[in-house]
Amino acid sequence: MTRAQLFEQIQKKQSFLCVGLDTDLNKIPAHLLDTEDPVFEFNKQIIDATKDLAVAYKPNIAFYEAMGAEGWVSLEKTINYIPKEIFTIADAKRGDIGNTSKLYARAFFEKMDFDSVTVAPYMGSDSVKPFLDFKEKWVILLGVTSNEGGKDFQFLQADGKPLYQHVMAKSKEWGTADNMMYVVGATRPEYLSDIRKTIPDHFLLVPGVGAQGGDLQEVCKYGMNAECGLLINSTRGIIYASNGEDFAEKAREEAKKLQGEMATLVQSI
Ligand SMILES: O=c1ccn([C@@H]2O[C@H](COP(=O)(O)O)[C@@H](O)[C@H]2O)c(=O)[nH]1
Repeated sequence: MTRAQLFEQIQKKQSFLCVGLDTDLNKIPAHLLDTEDPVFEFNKQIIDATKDLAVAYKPNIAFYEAMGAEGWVSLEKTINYIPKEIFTIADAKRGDIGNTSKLYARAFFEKMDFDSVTVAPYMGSDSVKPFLDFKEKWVILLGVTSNEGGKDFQFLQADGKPLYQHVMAKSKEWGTADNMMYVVGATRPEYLSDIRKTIPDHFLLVPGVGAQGGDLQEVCKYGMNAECGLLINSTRGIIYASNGEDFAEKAREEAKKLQGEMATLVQSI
């Protein structure tokens, strides 16, 4: 998917919501456990209930890998079920020496037709570039993460700048704002002004709204750009809003609340 197509979806749906699909057999409603593929059945109903409100879906690959071969089947069915105009993110946090990264990229971009994959920047340019060789596919590089431990390394000062700034300034040379995005946690909105000085045009994938307590308005105040520039993710706050038979309906209600706030923000661009 191109950046123009993504922005078109944002304008059409008045939304920059990314729904996380971290589907856990221990958390999904009991009545689904008797179905042939409970994970896919859950995802299918969540997608049906939110696809007019979301511009992106983000399965976290850990939840599928942990189930072994069965999990990969559920993931593949899920990715094939998501309407093609909706941006898809394999939240896999991959990256390795070049020839290995190339195979990670093939797994997510060719075997499964994801639009993007999250990549850890720690191994540097040759670990990231193989993902950038795929046309109309995206790398989403970890920038400032939402977790507490993110500060162990990401804010260490070197040459008068925090490490995450070095990562962004250097890595943006490897691709363009048409094939790279960055993860910036909603729990750290205070860094967004500085981040926008380094990467004014790139889209940011922002997890941490909802269960982690991040604030949508704060993120948008400092993080939006002329093409919106944000994909705001909420996972548990939406998909586990209820674990009863009404789970899809409740998920829709939560997604609708966020989309309603986003509509006002999109109109202000
Ligand atoms: O910095 C990061 C990077 C990735 N994540 C992932 O996003 C979702 C957040 O889920 P919630 O339930 O909305 O908290 C999850 O898959 C994380 O692994 C992140 O939270 N922070």
